[in-house]
Amino acid sequence: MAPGVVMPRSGAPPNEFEGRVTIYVVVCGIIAATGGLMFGYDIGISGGVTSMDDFLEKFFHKVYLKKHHAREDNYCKFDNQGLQLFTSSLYLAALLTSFLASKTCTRYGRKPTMQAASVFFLVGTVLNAAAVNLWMLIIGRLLLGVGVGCANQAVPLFLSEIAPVKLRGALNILFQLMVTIGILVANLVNYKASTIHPSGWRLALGLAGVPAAILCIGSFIIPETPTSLIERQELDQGLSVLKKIRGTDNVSLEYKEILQASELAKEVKHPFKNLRQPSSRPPLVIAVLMQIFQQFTGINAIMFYAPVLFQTIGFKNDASLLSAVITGTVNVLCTIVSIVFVDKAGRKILLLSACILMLIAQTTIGGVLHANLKATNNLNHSVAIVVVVFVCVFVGSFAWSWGPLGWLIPSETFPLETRTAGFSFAVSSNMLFTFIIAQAFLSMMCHMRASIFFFFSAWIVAMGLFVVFLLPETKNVPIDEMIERVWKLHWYWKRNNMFVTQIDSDIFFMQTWEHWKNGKMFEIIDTSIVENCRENEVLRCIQIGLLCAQELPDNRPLISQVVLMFNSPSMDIPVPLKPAHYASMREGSSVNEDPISELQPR
Ligand SMILES: OC[C@H]1O[C@](O)(CO)[C@@H](O)[C@@H]1O
Repeated sequence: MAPGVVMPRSGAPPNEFEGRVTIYVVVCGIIAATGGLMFGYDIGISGGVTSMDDFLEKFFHKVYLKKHHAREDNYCKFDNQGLQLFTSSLYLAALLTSFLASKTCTRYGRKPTMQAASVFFLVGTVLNAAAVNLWMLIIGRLLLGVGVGCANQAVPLFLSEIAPVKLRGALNILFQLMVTIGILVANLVNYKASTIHPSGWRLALGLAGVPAAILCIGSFIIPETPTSLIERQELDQGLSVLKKIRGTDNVSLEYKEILQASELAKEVKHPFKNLRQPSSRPPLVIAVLMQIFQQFTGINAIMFYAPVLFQTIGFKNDASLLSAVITGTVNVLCTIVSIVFVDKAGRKILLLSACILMLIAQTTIGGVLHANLKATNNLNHSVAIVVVVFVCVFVGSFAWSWGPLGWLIPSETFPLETRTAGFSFAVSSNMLFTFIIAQAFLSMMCHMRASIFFFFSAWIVAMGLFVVFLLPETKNVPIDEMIERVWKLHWYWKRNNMFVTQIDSDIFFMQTWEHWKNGKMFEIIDTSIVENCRENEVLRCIQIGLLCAQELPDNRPLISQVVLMFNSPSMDIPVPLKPAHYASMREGSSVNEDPISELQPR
């Protein structure tokens, strides 16, 4: 192989898998994406409900009194930990559940995890709609959170795995599109429910059952993903689903690729432990950073509390909800923009353009509020309109970028062996930071006042730098070829031998073994291994292969031990060797010694 030329593992040229975009794959994608509808409905509904008088009077009497106390500071009207806990408890439960859901995704599949999501969600909804005290409300929210944790783990993975490579971005974004539709529907429901007294809030919370019911029924129609089937040894079924979703019988290359990925994944007994290996670091760091950044744009300060925020700046109850409906509509429309462009323009350009616009929007909102909104005076009408317009600019640019790509990028950048475990970190980080914002925003607004928007602006600058320097482009890269085609080539992430992984060493040693068996002299077969390392350790690994193959009389068991050694997930790769081994092996005097036992994991 020419130096530096790295072939995908299946040997297939990138992007050349057979198959078209079938109606079946699109329908399955839409059904699965209703998991996003549940999530979105929840995000949108809590803001509206927590600003409804009937609800506040029943459960948060103090806030109700404060809200109607004319002299109360505008920025602090809604600052109440209990009220914030109502919103945020869901995310706490989702955070913890996502780790569990990662295991059910691997062991039982993506589909049953989605089914579990819908059941938890339905039970939570019933408790919420029937709540007679705060505890019923909170427990209901926790169960909704369990549902969201399962759905947010399973759905994006499902979408990325069934998608044909050229449409992976678009199909994955269906999830976020459903999130935004859920938010919009919730805003509309809030708008109507706020006029129904005294139980409009029950209707608002109870309607969350609709998307859960759709997902529950729909999940019986969709198949399990081929990847998950193959990973769980249901090879025939995996192959037949693959043929069905690709609309062709000619899927052998893609099948082989998934099979290889799952063979390697099988070696990994502890995917969470494996995430600690250097080769998992880049997708993990990026997955977590994407979530922190997504939430510190300040999006949920607006999504959860839009009606509250608009009331803060002086809109009446109805007008506030109406403004939330406007921003919700912008959110949906701009997510569609993302679906259209993500696989053409690529991920980075969407993220960067959004950073620029969001920065302008946040600083303008902060400036306008700072100059015009005093503690007890509302904004005058035209200034309030300016704020709404910039909120729309902010929400729109978020919607074509950090919103959808926050899910897409982590779902496509991990290798199969750590995909569900790695993705669960993305989901849980998203939930954690959503929780933090939900819990802290109203208090932050009370203390920081308009400066809170400058706080978010500073984060947006950091995000822009992250995109420019650290985020690789993953457009049109097959999902199981990220290591070779993305990480190994990135100026920063390729450093420190991070990608001399067990995959490399497996291939390397297998090739070496084949050559040896066929009586050929050893030669360096994959020069990319040598090229991608900067430290001597990798060369030392290659030397082991050489020594074993050439100098030991009974080389087979030793080679298999070496392969084993490289497969061991508990060991960092490359494995540090003691120089004494070289000598003893070279002299051929220690064939019966077990060199592996002397090797210590780093
Ligand atoms: O559309 C906005 C919504 O999208 C998310 O970022 C999820 O991807 C939510 O946290 C936010 O409320």
